[in-house]
Amino acid sequence: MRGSRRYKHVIDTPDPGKWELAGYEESLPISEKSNPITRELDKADPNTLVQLLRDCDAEIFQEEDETIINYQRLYSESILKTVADIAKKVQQIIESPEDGLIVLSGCGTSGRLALLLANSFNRLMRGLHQSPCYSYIIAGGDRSIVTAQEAPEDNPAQGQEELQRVCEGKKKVVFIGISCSLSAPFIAGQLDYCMKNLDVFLPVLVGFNPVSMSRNDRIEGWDSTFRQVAEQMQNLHDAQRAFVLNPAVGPEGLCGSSRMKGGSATKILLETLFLVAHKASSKVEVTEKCLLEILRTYERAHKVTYSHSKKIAALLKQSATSLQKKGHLYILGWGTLGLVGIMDAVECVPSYNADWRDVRGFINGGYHTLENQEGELTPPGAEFAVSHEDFMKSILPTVSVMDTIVFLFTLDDEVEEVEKLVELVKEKTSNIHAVCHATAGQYLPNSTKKMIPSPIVITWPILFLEYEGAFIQTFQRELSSKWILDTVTSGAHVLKGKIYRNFIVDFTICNSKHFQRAVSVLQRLTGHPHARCTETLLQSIYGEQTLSEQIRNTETSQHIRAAMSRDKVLPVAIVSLLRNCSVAEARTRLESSESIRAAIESSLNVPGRKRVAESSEMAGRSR
Ligand SMILES: O=P(O)(O)OC[C@@]1(O)O[C@H](CO)[C@@H](O)[C@@H]1O
Repeated sequence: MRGSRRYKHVIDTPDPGKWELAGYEESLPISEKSNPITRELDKADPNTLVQLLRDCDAEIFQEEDETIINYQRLYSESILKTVADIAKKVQQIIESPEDGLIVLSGCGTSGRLALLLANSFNRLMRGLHQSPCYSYIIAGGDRSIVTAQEAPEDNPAQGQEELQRVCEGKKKVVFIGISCSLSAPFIAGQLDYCMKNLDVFLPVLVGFNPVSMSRNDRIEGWDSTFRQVAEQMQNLHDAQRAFVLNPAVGPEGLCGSSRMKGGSATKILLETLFLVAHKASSKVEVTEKCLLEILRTYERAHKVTYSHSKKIAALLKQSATSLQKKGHLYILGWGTLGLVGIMDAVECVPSYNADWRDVRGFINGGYHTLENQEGELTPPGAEFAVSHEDFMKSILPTVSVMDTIVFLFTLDDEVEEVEKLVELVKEKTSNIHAVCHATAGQYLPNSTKKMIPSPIVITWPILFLEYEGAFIQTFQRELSSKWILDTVTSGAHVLKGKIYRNFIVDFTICNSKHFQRAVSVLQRLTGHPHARCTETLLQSIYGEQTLSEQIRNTETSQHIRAAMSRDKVLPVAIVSLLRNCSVAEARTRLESSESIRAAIESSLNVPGRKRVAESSEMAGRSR
């Protein structure tokens, strides 16, 4: 199917991007390319920021263009067919759940989405008096749901152990390994295990790069690369012994930040797949039309969400002001929207090297509402306190005029509860915002309107659908909230000066993907070759200008451990390379600069500096 012939778009998708042309940042996978749409993101005001990120999100729905590189997209015939084929396998498990299981697994946001989706579809099954048969795995275990734990992503053996534990005693398992960037060793290990046990497992790889662009570097302590595993999977695809589901959705608005479009596309694809599998089990034939109908509702959600762009921009601006003044952004969510808030908050830590206290999410009912396998997490620590009660006990007394609070709920939730909390928070700060989802005919009570000056009220049309279909409304609201929060937290960090053009220039180097990305950003911003960039990155990590042989010969995992105990590793390396100065001098310059972006900008403008390095097309070529 070529959508443009048979499919009419709900939203305006941008013209096919320059990133699709042969040769554009050739050596980089789509998920790591810099998106031409957001090239000047760092100079944008809040309204423009929202528009640019909106356009990037719209690329999820863009169709395959035969005139340029033939990437398969969400609406491509091959993708729709793969979704339908996998749905049939899922259907078999749903119909005889006794010995079967559907396992979703991922790292970071992908793992949190695995939890969200597994819970949604178990709920759907319980409502039909069927035995729930979905389970999730998140790298690092349940503590990774509410805190950033990026290191376990590098461990394929741990992935396999977890998979064996979850699937013990099961005779048929559909395993869905999510790695948006087709890179996580944790997932590679699990897929490899499945392929060695095909009598029990049907492995599915979900991500948003072509297999030929999946990660191909050595995995420490293991004998295959991610690409070798992905290629093996692809070889089994035609015989339906394994599946690779990997439409291109375009580069992220912020380079490499796969929590954004990657996460949203994961949600869209897998919810569609499971919904049709459940429909099929109630004897509704899975047709292309039925898949398209569901996908179209997500496209509509994009349009509806971004029709509130002005108010989203106001929330973004307020959040940025809070973060700039060393205040906080607190997101108080109800039901699954609480998890969406936590998901967004937690990712600020590795993505922008934020302090874990800067942006935090809270959910009514805490772990009970999260429905995670391990329940209340122990030992309890401030980072693991996620309920509204926790917020009232430990955060509310410290809330000040510097902080911004966002309430995230639907009009089906207990609005009086929301009002009670708003009342308490109002005594501390007037920076109160709300994202509220309503169904046509429902209105925000006047009492709430009086308390929250400019709420984002998103009204969704009534959907007259059968039981499974009714879940679509919840899925739309979750995605819509995710889009808003992704835009707000990303935009706020742009305004905080953590981004240069569309490169995040201060992220935590906490796993091998981040280490490689740091080297790649250095190459792209400074134009220096791979070896020199790696050397400077190591100088910055160890704080030494002269690197010992021992350091040079150490495994990357050791460098990552060292990097995690140092601040501003990447910015120091960037400034050092741009100014050709020592890492110590670069650090001093950064410390006296108003923001990281400002320090980079002034280093680029040093008289006599060649500007050739700034061409993004040079990216990664010098390896
Ligand atoms: O393996 P994936 O799905 O590509 O991403 C894994 C990850 O490292 O990247 C994301 C952010 O870029 C995080 O949410 C997550 O921890």
